Amino acid sequence: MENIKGMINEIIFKNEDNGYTVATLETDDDEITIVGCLPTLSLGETIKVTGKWINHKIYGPQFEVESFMIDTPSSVDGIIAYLSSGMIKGVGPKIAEKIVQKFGVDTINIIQSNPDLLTQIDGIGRKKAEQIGKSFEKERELRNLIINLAPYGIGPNICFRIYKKYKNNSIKIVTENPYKLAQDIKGIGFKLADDIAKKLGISPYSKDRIAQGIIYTLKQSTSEGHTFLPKNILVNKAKEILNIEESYIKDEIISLALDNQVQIEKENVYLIPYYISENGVCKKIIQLASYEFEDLQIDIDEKINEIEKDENITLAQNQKKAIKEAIKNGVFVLTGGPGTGKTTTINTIIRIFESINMKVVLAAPTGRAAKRMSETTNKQAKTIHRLLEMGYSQDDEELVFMKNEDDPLDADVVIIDEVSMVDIILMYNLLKGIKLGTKVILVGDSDQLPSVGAGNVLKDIISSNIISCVKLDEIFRQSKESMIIVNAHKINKGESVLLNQKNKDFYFIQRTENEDILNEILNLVDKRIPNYYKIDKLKDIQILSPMRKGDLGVINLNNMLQNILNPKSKFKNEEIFQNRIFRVGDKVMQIKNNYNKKWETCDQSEKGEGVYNGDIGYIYEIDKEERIIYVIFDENKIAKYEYSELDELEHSFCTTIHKSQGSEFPVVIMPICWAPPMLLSRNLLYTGVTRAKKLVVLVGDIKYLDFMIKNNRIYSRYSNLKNKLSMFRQEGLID
Ligand SMILES: Nc1ncnc2c1ncn2[C@@H]1O[C@H](COP(=O)(O)OP(=O)(O)OP(=O)(O)O)[C@@H](O)[C@H]1O
Repeated sequence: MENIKGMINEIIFKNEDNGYTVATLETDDDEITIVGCLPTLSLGETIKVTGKWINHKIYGPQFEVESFMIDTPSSVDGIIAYLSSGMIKGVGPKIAEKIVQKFGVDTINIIQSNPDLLTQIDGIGRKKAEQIGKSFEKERELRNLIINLAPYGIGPNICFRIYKKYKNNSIKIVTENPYKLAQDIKGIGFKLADDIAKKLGISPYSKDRIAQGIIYTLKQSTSEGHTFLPKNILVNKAKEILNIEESYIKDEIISLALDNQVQIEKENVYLIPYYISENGVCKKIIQLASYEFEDLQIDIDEKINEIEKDENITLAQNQKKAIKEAIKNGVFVLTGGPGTGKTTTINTIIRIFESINMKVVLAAPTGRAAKRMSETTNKQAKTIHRLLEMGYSQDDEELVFMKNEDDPLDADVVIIDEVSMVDIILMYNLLKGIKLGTKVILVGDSDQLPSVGAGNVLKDIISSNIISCVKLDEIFRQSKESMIIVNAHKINKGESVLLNQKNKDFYFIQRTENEDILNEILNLVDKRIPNYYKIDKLKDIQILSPMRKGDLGVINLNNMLQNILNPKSKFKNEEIFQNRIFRVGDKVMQIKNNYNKKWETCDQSEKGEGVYNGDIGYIYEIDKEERIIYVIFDENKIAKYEYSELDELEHSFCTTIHKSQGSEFPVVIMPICWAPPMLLSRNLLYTGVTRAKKLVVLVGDIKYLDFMIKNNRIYSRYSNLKNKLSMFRQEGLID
């Protein structure tokens, strides 16, 4: 293989479909013809090509390119990206742009050989010019990386991660095996790696490509909730994205299994962490449940009587049964719909355990659910992540939990709320942090949507029938007053709901056309509801939609609602990011867990870390100069978002029902209209309706409401926890 460097002088031919290009390259001492897959080339670009000379029958000697690297960027974007990446103190995007405007593609040469010239730019003194020059020398590899990867749409943030991982081998790895990035670097998925590979001319049959395509397919399926895929389904799905013959995929699955990257179990293919978690959860649950406790020496009936007297309440038979089971067993599940007395039962259980000095610890999967649990129990509840003392591995990429089998939680009883939201990986980590002899009580509503992450944990545990479980189904008097609760139960049973009863809290407004539904929703939020109920239209009303796209999907509703609830104003800064306008005052939602996002209270009296998927906040300030958006969460916690982090935020005047899980709002408004049948499901409607505390207003066509109530088809997930639990128990496969 030979390397040649030069500038593209002419593009003689380019096949837009496969990127095959014939071009002339002006080198230091010659002009040569190069051929190969070079889809991203532009005139004037300096590139380094690797390949070999061939002699074409008609055209004579040509250089056949195996791979290439852009030496200076096709546009000046790369230079701007590097200069404004924050690497050089005092140089932000504005100065970067000025430099590039002045020196164009010569910028790099000037910075390297004559940085003094930078002083011609307003805002750059001799010292800063020197600093820029020095930083160029010092971080040569990183700079090259940022500049070279910009044309592929890879920004400086990801380049930093690549550099951190591979150091001075970065460019070599990126060009030789971009698929490695998909495996090692957060933020680079298979598609992006495949794109880079294509541009570098890597064969579609490359082993790395097939392997990463299979892993990508499995990762996709875990994000759809599956813990594994049956092999034939995996092959078909991978074929769709890899576009190659099945036999290559089948062979590579075997290779991956031999290489310990996937696990094949009875024709089911797992990514290793999911396999370990599914088996781990199963084993630990059985161990915890089979633990033989010493007699607690309490008269439970007497304790219950005492509490009933104190609280002036008569617990239902099922509640009493739940209390006894929770006290007796190593693992216990309490489930039931809204208003069925789960909290009352849990509070009694806590009181009994604490009366005999047992240490009870509470947690829930999200910050909001933990906050609610603290309020209803009057006892501190943490997120599961905090409980397990989450931190980061040395390279900052992986989450690690300080509480684990080596240093388990110091607790006699661990109670977890909203378990329907806990996925298999989190459940495994939680159980690893619990020692044998600690009692585990899992509480949740198994009819709600399952966890966002993979697995069907709560449902599988309940339906395995091997763990003690009580389902509360009686709606108590106070709850019966609420049509929200009554209707939620009706929906759950597939019965028609009671609508529009006077002075109640559950309304349906019939509209058939999407446009009318939309207008009615806008009118309700803007005028009717705030005027009548005297509430804050921005904070207290939440619009929930089953879907993202379409007239009544989240994206369109957010645009419309932004115009009404937070219109453009010369007093409010705004910034456009990926076609969305972020404006001071906007209601926004964090859309992924960011455990180390720092926040500080307004008066700076308290600081902390962690903003979680589903947390809702408001844009407080936009600093255009520093390119930072400040968002205020929970009334007084302010978190800072660089513009490059804005993909973590979404407008949330309206959110999907999925994202609303674990939250509650005073008022919920939902459009009821045509959508793909998998989105018109009973448990989606049920989850949406049960988010409301004071008022539900459904707007749309009653026929779709009926359809949703009847549509009990739950889109099943591939999960083997239920079967494994039954099997492990029967076959006694515990060490
Ligand atoms: N045995 C009982 N007798 C009378 N009222 C009860 C009883 N148990 C609970 N309640 C009341 O019913 C209402 C709902 O109870 P609780 O909050 O415990 O239910 P929940 O299942 O936790 O509800 P949600 O899921 O909606 O939070 C409360 O007002 C509670 O005081």
